[in-house]
Amino acid sequence: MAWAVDRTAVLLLLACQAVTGVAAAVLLTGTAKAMRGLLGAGAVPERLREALPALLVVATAAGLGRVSAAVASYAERRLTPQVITRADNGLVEAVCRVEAAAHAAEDFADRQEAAEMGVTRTHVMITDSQRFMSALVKMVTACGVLSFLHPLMLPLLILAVLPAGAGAVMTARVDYQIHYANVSDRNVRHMTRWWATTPKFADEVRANGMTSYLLFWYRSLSERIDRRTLAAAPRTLRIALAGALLGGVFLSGTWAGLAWLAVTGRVPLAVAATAIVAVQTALAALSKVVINGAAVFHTSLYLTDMETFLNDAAARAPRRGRHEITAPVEEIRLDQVTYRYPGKERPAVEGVSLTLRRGEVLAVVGENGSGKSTLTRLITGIYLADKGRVLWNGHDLASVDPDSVWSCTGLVPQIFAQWPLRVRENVTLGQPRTHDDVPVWEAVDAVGMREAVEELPRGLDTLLAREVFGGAELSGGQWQRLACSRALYRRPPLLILDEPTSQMDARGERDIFSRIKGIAADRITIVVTHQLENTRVADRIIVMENGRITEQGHYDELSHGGGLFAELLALSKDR
Ligand SMILES: Nc1ncnc2c1ncn2[C@@H]1O[C@H](COP(=O)(O)OP(=O)(O)OP(=O)(O)O)[C@@H](O)[C@H]1O
Repeated sequence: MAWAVDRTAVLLLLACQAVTGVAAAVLLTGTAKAMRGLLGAGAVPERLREALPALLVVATAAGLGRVSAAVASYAERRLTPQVITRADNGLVEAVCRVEAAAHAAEDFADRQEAAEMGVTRTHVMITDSQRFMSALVKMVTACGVLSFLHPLMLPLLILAVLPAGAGAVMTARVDYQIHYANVSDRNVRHMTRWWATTPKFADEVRANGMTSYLLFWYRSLSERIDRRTLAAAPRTLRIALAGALLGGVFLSGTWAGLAWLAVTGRVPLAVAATAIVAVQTALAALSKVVINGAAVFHTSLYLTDMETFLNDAAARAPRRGRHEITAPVEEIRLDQVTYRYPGKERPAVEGVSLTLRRGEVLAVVGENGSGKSTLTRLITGIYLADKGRVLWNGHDLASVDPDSVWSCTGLVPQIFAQWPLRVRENVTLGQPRTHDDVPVWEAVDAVGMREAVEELPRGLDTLLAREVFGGAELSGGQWQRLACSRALYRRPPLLILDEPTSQMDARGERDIFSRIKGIAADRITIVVTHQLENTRVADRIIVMENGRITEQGHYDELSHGGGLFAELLALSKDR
């Protein structure tokens, strides 16, 4: 990722590591030379003079090491934000681009949460790998010098830090296991937090006495997460203690070995003095290699989750074909369409065949859960049919570029977004930016919102993001009108309104339906509604039961047909 975002910074970083390594090697050999001079025979000023060139080399190497460390830190700072942004954008884009059906797949949300951790950890990865690399370079040079001084020193030193290294890797594994075991609970806790604290549902939460319940769950989830984390503490303590004990024994062995070499005259005193510096340097570098290596390993576990998720998301991205749908859409035909949600036993839509032609208004009615909204998702290609085909102008949606389909649709879903944007963007979102307000006002007029918008402090420029940035707030019905105006503004060849007037007053409802009728000639219009009186505007009504179409016809036919429609109509009049 780093190579892809900023090659110069990566090369700079690598060059700095090389310079640091060379500087460390020069520093140690220079120290060895200086020691020989300083600890040799003769008067002190003489010895100093003799050691001076080596000391100057040591000072220059130290300076060079510092400068290259500073430049490396600059390169790291340049890389980090870019890599984080790339990882973060990659994840958001991957989630936005998958087939909508992927979200219904088991585990998807948990794996997404795990991948989020990978993004958060990306910045640590760069710092840790930078530190790991520089420690490694220093260690290699120090160890090289050390084994040059005496071959026995290096194996002893490695033994001294090995237990700590193994311990750090084992601890990283334990941490990751705990993290993974907590993924689901963290996800639910995150959602509970949002539901409990968002002002959007504050009325419902407070007036229905849900606060204590939500807080109880939030606390319980936190406690469960903590319990798992705390349960791992004794394990990590045992690992740390065993590491420290073994490391301590081997380290004592190293120092004892060095003392023995010096006392028995196997190495001269000057070399022993250099060896002390080299051991200290190598030990510090080795510890850093171990600590940062374990950190890199730890982070790589999370990054692997991220990578696995991104690969999975890429595999779930739509691969439908290149054919593009263009307006006008003369006909949409469903041929024996069946769709079952993952994990469900029964299909939500089963064996539906239907032909819609330009200029037609179709009303879809049926009891809750009968498959109406799922049918609209299949018609718009948000979901692809498991069996059967949905054909737009004769082209199967399974082989059509979905963006071209969605450029021809306008959808008001049952649960619509209240965008924290200006009124204007709430109408035009999804369409090219415009400075022409005439069509925006037309869409606002079409849903009877002109007066309400004109009364807002800044008209179309009023920000509707009270919770975040301030601005105005609309009523539920006004938001719904705005959602309708958004779909109408698109002037789509296929207009779908899923219970578009459920929050509107009678005038709003009448305005919308007369508008739908008024613009119906140019498009295919589908209205899903429980207000059966509204289906009078439709050229055809289909009644859905258990995912199937069980009746169809005009309002007058169905209201006297003795079927489910007539029954529901009678019930609504009987209320
Ligand atoms: N995202 C989903 N994941 C799993 N099952 C779903 C999903 N959405 C809907 N279903 C199921 O599919 C069936 C049909 O749901 P759908 O939303 O299409 O019904 P509907 O007729 O629009 O209902 P309503 O009148 O309540 O809006 C239901 O059994 C529902 O539980």
